[in-house]
Amino acid sequence: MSAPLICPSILASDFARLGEEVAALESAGADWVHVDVMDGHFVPNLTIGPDVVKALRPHTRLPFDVHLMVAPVDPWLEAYRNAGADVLSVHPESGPHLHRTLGRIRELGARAGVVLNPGTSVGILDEVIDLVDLVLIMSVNPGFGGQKFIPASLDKIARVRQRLDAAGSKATLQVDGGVTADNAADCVAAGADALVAGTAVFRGGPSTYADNIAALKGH
Ligand SMILES: O=C(CO)[C@H](O)[C@H](O)COP(=O)(O)O
Ligand SMILES: [Co+2]
Repeated sequence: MSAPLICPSILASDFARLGEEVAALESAGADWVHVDVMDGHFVPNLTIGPDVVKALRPHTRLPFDVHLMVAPVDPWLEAYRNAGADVLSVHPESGPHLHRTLGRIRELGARAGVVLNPGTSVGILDEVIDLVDLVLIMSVNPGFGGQKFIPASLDKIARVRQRLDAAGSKATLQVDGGVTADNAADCVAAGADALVAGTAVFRGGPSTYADNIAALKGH
C-alpha cells in the first residue's frame, strides 16, 4: 500500500498569515493545498474567494486543490482556474448540470473532481465516470472543519474504489472531513489515495506540521 497524498485544508490555518502557512505546508511535506470555498448559501459558512487564491499562488509550488461548496457553481469555475487552481471539485447538488460542469472544468485545463456528500449515493458516479479525474468522498457534512469522521464513510470509500477499478478509471480517490492519524490507515486500506486534513495538520502550530503530515502518511 503506497502512502496517500496529504492535502491539508487551509480552513484550519491562521488566516492572518495565509501566505506563510501555505509555504510552511510545502516545507512540511504536504502534497497538495486543499482550499475550501464556501458561499454561505450552499453551505452555512463563508470562506475564500478567488482573489485570495490568486494572492497565495506565488507562496508555494504545491498544486491547489479547490473544493467548491458554491451554488450555482458554473459562474465561478474560470475565476478560480485563473487564480491558480489545479483541481476543481464540485458537488452534484450545486448544479444545475453536473455533466456540463465537469466538461467545462476540463476545458479550462484543470482536473475535474466530483464530491459525494454523506447523503449522496455513489451511483451518480456511473453517469460521469469518464469525466472525472478525482472523486472526493465527504466523511462529514460540508460546511465546517473540526467535525467527527462518519464511520460509514469507510464502506463508501471501498464501494467507490470498486467502481473506479471496474471502469478502469485512474481518478484519484480523496477523503475529506475528520481525517486523523487514527483513521488515515483505514481510509487507505479501504482504497483512498488522497487524504484532506485540516484540524489534524494545523492544530499544534507550525512546528508540528511535518510530524502531523508524516503521521497521516503512516510514518
Ligand atoms: O470540506 C471541508 C468541510 O466542508 C473541509 O475540507 C474539512 O472539514 C477539513 O477539515 P477537518 O480535517 O478539520 O475536518
Ligand atoms: Co474540503
